[in-house]
Amino acid sequence: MRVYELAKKLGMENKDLIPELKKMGVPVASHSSALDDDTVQKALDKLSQKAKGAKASGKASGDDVVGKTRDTEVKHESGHGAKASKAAIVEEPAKADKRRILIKRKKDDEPVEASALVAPPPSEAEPSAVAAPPVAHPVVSEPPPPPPVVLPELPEIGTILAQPPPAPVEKVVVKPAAVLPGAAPGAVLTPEALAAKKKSQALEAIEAEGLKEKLKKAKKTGRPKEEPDVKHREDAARWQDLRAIPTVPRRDDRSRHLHHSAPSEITKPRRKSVKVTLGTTVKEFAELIGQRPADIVRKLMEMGQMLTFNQPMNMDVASMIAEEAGVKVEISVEKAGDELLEAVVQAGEGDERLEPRPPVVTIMGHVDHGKTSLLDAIRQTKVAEGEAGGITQHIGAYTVSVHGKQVTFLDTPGHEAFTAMRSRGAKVTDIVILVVAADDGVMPQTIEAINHAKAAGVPLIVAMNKIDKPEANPDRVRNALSEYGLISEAWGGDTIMVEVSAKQKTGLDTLLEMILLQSEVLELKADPHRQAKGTVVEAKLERGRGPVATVLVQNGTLKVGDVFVVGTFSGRVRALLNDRGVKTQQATPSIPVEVIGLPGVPSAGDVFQVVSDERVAREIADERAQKQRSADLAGQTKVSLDDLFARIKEGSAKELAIVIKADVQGSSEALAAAVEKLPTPAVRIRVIHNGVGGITESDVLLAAASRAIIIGFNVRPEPKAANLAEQQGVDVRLYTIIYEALSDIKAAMEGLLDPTLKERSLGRAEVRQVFTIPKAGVVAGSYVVDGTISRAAVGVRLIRDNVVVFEGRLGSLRRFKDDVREVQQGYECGISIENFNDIKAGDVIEAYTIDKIAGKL
Ligand SMILES: Nc1nc2c(ncn2[C@@H]2O[C@H](COP(=O)(O)OP(=O)(O)OP(=O)(O)O)[C@@H](O)[C@H]2O)c(=O)[nH]1
Repeated sequence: MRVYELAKKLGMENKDLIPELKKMGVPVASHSSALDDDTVQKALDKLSQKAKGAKASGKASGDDVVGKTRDTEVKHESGHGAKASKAAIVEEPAKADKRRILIKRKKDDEPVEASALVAPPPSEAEPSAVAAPPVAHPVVSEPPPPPPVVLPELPEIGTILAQPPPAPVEKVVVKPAAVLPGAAPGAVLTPEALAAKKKSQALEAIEAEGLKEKLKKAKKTGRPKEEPDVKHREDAARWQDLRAIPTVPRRDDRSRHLHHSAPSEITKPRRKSVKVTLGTTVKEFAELIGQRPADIVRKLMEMGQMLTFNQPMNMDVASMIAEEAGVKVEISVEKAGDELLEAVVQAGEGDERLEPRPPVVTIMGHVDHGKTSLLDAIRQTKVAEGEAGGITQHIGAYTVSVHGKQVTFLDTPGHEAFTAMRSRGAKVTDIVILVVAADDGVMPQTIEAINHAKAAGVPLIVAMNKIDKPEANPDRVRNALSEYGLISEAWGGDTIMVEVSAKQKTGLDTLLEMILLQSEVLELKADPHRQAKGTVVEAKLERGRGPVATVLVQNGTLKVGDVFVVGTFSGRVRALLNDRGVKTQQATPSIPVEVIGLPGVPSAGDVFQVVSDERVAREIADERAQKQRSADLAGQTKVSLDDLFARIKEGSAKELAIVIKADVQGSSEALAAAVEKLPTPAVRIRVIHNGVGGITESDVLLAAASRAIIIGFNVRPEPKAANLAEQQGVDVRLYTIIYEALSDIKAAMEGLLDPTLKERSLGRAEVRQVFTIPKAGVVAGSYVVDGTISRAAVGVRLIRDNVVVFEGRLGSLRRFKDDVREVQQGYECGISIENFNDIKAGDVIEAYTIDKIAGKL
C-alpha cells in the first residue's frame, strides 16, 4: 500500500500522515512511498485511534449504514479546525450532494472497492438529502442523490484537498434515469427545478473559479517548494474537488452572483483522464483538462513554446501539463491522417480575407478536334508575346495574361485526366472549354466530355474550332449541342460559344474574354493570406532535381520554406519555379508552380497542403501511407447495389448515380429512360452518362468520381477498365435483358437483392485465326490473354469490340490435337463454341463461372 492510499483510508492528508509515520519510525520519502502490510496495520491501529479521539461530532446523517471506514472518515472531518468551520457553512443538502459526487467518483476511480459495498434499501436514505426542497439549494435541485450508500470514505474539505487524483465532476451528475425507487419526490425535474439546476451549475462554476483563484494565491505563499509533484497533484485535486463543493449558502447571494457575473471560461469539467487527439489546439486542450487557455499558454511559454489559443499542442508537452494538473492524457489516434490535417488546417485559419483569383481552365473534346492545337495556340500567342526567349519551361499548367487579368490553363487536355483528378477528390477546374471541330460536329467523346463536366458541375464554354475550314458548319454544331442541353447564347440559351481557329489563331482573344466574363459570373475568390492549399497537376522524378511536382495553388500563398503534406509525403519547399521555369519566392491562388523539395513523387490530383508543424506533417503523411498500404482508400468510395439498401437505411445514400453503356444507342437510351422512371421514393436515380460501346477506363473513372455504379447492357468492360473498377471498388453490373437490370435496381432499393449468385470471369482468349473443320465446325485458334479458359466454365461469350455477340457453352478446348481441361494465360489453344460459328479474328472469348455466395444474415 502507498502512503497516499493509507492517508485516504485514514481520512488524513498526506502531509499530516507522513510526519506521523516518521514518528512511528517508518522511513517514508513521499506520498507515493510503499508501505508493507505490518506498517499499514500498525499505522491503522495507532492513527485511527488518534483520529477517533480527535473527532467526535460533525458526522453526517446516515452513519448507521456506513461501515468502519466511513466512521474514521467522518470523524476525521472535524479534526481540522479551520476546515471544519468552512464545512459549517455548507448546508446539509449540499453535503448530501457532495457526498454523492464523491461516491460516484470513488466508484469511477476504484471500481473494485466500490462494488464490494452494499447498497442499503432506499428507505434508509439520508434524511437531509431526501427532505431537502428541490429549489432550496442549487445542488439539491438536481435529481435527488442516491441514499448515502457507498461511503467508504467521506472526507471533509481538508481531506478532499488531499485526494490525489482529480475527479470527473461532470460524470458524477446523476441522471434522472438513475433515480432509485423510493427516492424523494423532488427527483422529478420540474421546469423550475431545471432552471434552478442550470443556475446551480453556473454558480458552481463561478464559485469554484473564485475559490480556485484564492487557493492559488494561498498556495503561492504558504506552500513549501520541495514537493512539486505532490503539490501539483494536490492542487489539481483541490481545484477540482472545490468545483464539486456547493459553497453558496444563501439564496440572495446566489441570485446576485447570477445577475452580475458571467460564467467562467472553463466550460468543461476536469476528468481523471482525457483523450487528446493529435492536432488538438491549446484552447481545446485547456477545456479538456479544465483550465484556462491563458494559463496553458503561460505554461507553454515557460516551457519555451510560443503558441496561440488556436495552434495545435505538441503531444509531449500536453502530457506534461496534464500530468501536472493531475490529469492523465491518452493520446488518441482518432484524429489522424486527413482528419488531423483538417483539424490542423482549421486551427490555423483566422478570418477569411477573400480576394478575386484567376480562373482555372481545362480543355476537353473529341479526338483530333484540336485540343492540343488550341492550348498551344493560346500559349504561343499569349505566353510567348512578352517573352524574349519564348517558353523555356513546360510544366503541367500555364498562365496567360489578358487585359491585365490572368487565366490559368491546365495542360492535360481531355476528360479522362479531368475525371481522374476528380476521382481523387480534386476539384481544380473552374471552367471547361469544350472543343468541337466545326467541320466534324458532335462526336461520342464530345458527349462524354459534356457529361463529365456536368457531373462535376463545372460550367462549359464551347470553342468551335477549325472554323477556317471551308466545310466548317457552326450552326450544325450548335444544333447538335442543343440536344445535350447546351444552347448557344445566340439562340437564347446560356452557353457561350466562340468560333475559333487554332491553326490561324483567330478568335482566341474573344475566347479568353469570354473565359474572363464567365469567371466574373462565378465570382472566383480565394484568401491569399493563409497557408497554401493546392493540387498536384503533374509530378515526375527528374534526374538531378529529384521528385518535382506541378502544384496549382488553390488557396493561400505557397512560399519557399513552407512545410507541406502531399499524398503520402511530407517535406519543406526547397524551391519554386513558375510556368516559365523562373525561380520564384511564392505563388498565389490559381497560379501553377513547380515545387522542388519533395521526398517522393505524388500522384496527379493529390492535395498539397501547407501546415505549420513539421512533425504533424510527418504524422499525417505516415498515417496516409499506412492507410494506403491497408488499401482502405479503395474501399471508401465504393457504392454497390449490394449495400445500397443498407446505405439508404442509414441515410447515407440519397441518390443512386448510374453510368450506362450498351451495345446500341437505342438500348442505352431505352435503359436510361426506364431506369430514371423507376418509382424510387427513397433515393433519386440519376443517369450521369449513357453511351455506346464497351465499358472503358473513362467510364470507370467517371463512376468512381461520382460514386456511381455502371450498368453494361450487352457489353463488357475492357480488361484495363475491369481492373480499374476492381481497384476503385466500382460496381459493374452486366445484363443482357433490360428487365433484369431494372428489377435488380428495384430489388436493391428494397433490400431484396439476392446476393447469392455472382458471375466471375475465369479468363479471356483472343481469337487469332479461324479454321473451319469438317464435322467439328468453326474452331478459333486463340491465345489466352488472361486467366484460364476452362471446361469448368459455366458459359462462354463471344465479344467483338467489347460488345457481347453471343453467349453459350464451350464446345471443344484443344491444345494441338489433344482435348484439354484448361489452358492458362500465355498459351495458344483451339476453342469452339456450341451452336455458334460466326467467329472472327480479333474477337475475344470470355469464359465465366457463377459463384454461389452465402447469403448475408
Ligand atoms: N484547319 C484546321 N486544322 C486544325 C485546327 N486545329 C487543329 N487542327 C488540326 O487538327 C488535328 C488535330 O489537332 P490536335 O490539336 O492534335 O487535336 P487534339 O484534340 O489535341 O487530338 P488528341 O490529342 O489526339 O485528342 C491536327 O492535325 C491539327 O493541325 C484549326 O483550327 N484549323
